[in-house]
Amino acid sequence: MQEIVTFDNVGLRYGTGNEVLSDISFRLFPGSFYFLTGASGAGKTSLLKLLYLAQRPSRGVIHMFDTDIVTLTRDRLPGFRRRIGVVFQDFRLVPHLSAFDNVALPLRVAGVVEQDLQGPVREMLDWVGLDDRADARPATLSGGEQQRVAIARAVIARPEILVADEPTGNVDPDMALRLLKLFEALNRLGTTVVVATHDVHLLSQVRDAHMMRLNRGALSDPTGALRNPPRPSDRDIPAADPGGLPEALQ
Ligand SMILES: Nc1ncnc2c1ncn2[C@@H]1O[C@H](COP(=O)(O)OP(=O)(O)OP(=O)(O)O)[C@@H](O)[C@H]1O
Repeated sequence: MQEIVTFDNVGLRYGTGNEVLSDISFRLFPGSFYFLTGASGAGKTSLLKLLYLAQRPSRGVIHMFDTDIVTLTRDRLPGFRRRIGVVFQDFRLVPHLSAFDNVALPLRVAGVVEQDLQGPVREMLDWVGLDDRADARPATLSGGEQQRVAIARAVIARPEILVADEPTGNVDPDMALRLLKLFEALNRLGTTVVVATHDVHLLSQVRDAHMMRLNRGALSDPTGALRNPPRPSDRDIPAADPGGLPEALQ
């Protein structure tokens, strides 16, 4: 199976500080689901930043979509970023746009015409329990509501890679499971999903998810999935009942 992301001996330091990530090597395979765990300060957000191309490594080689990311010219970055959905730890919603318009953003960027995006956006907002908050600006939403808008925005255009940083940190356990279902639905459609989380309960909820663990900037691979890529048959999960999922993810 051809990997979608490859890290070889990657290191990251901020400015002139010590390396916060050292000798990071792994492969991510299309359509696989990864959890990234580790103590606070271990480097999870930093690793995700490399994955969603917000940081360049200080050393090492990163390939993504068959391209050497380290030498990618700036003008090609936006095109690559559009293929990656991101749920930021601090949400990063566009403050002057409504919840509806934040969720619609990736579809508009992809050129979907207005009449075609109304239905999917409404349905996605409904699914994350925000149908009655579609017109609200982010500043008037709670932390958990903003997080749900951020997740709806990240998944709606079916990115090739989804990167989510503590995506259930602000919601109750029932909503966390519901949001995880969105990630699984997207994953079943072929998206490679990487979720950083402290929530040990979540880890047991996704069958065939692989663990990446960071300890003070070094990566370990408790399930062995990074060394021994999952075979296609490992992903031979009976299709979950798509009923109830937003149509954009069926
Ligand atoms: N912009 C920055 N400049 C300098 N140091 C940074 C920067 N961002 C993170 N660090 C440092 O890098 C290390 C890893 O931080 P990172 O945010 O990646 O950890 P984390 O595992 O995501 O933590 P948490 O679970 O608390 O979010 C920490 O020591 C942190 O202080």
